[in-house]
Amino acid sequence: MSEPILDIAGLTKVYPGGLKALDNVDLTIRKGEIFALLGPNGAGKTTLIGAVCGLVRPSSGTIRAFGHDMGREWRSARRRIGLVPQELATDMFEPVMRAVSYSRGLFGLAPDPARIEEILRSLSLWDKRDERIMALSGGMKRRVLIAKALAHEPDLLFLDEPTAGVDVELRKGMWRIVDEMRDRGTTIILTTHYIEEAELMADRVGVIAKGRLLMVDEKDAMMARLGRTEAHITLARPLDALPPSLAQYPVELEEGGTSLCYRGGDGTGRGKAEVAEITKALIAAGIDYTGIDVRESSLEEIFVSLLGEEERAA
Ligand SMILES: Nc1ncnc2c1ncn2[C@@H]1O[C@H](COP(=O)(O)OP(=O)(O)OP(=O)(O)O)[C@@H](O)[C@H]1O
Repeated sequence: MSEPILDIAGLTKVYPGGLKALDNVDLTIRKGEIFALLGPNGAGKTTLIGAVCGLVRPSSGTIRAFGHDMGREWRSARRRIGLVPQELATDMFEPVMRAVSYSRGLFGLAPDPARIEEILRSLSLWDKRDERIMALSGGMKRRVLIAKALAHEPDLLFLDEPTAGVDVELRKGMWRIVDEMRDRGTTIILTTHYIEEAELMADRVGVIAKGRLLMVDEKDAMMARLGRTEAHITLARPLDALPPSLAQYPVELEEGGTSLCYRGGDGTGRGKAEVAEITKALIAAGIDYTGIDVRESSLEEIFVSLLGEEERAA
């Protein structure tokens, strides 16, 4: 999992008109990983993908993919990259099989009907192979986009919001497909608004806002570093002050002394263990309680707080 297959350095994109969509982005992607790029609308995710796929010309910086400089040796690297865009742009009148076969041909690969069949079957599109794309449901159209991107057997696959606007069932189906691709060794970079998606699938997560990559980290490390535990212990009788035995914990009395609130931990389970110690200390101090509500913060809360910090710093 350590060999870099994509190396982006100092990547900046200023669109005509002056909008800086990417601001000095450095990012290295390792072989075989699933990398989730999280960011709000307009953060620069699609621009970043476009730059790597040769659709957007960078203003400055370098992109090396599979050891090739994308500025000078674009073609050699591009054939190893697949892109699933957000929208289906063309091919609406084409039957599924022909559109997918054509995508393979675009990259100069010899026809391989058996491989195309395998791809269509894995995406449950085989029965639809002779239907025109326009006649398919939205979710199936999206799967056709994936089939087209897989047709030339890429080693690096970009999924630009693969599950935007699809129902829960299809979203789960998409996650399965991504899992299968991972098992086959495909490196995947996905952009998403669904943080649950990143939490479920990604090995590493990057957070981008206003063209700047704010943070890149292993998902688990990010959650451990920024995650928090929040617990509310409902007391049987209100307290005026905290017992001294709780002074060492990050706790406060709230709601008129009827609720003891703990905010601490580090996303690794330490918070839960401390909450357990606190309940023992309460019992030892003769303080009765009637309920406990413990929650670990999600990647979503971490993401929102990161963006909030960025806003305040701006
Ligand atoms: N061709 C273009 N010309 C000028 N500005 C553009 C162009 N394409 C994108 N932008 C601007 O660049 C910024 C980044 O856009 P981009 O599409 O990369 O964001 P994104 O993170 O993919 O957003 P979303 O989540 O909404 O898809 C936005 O402010 C957008 O308006």
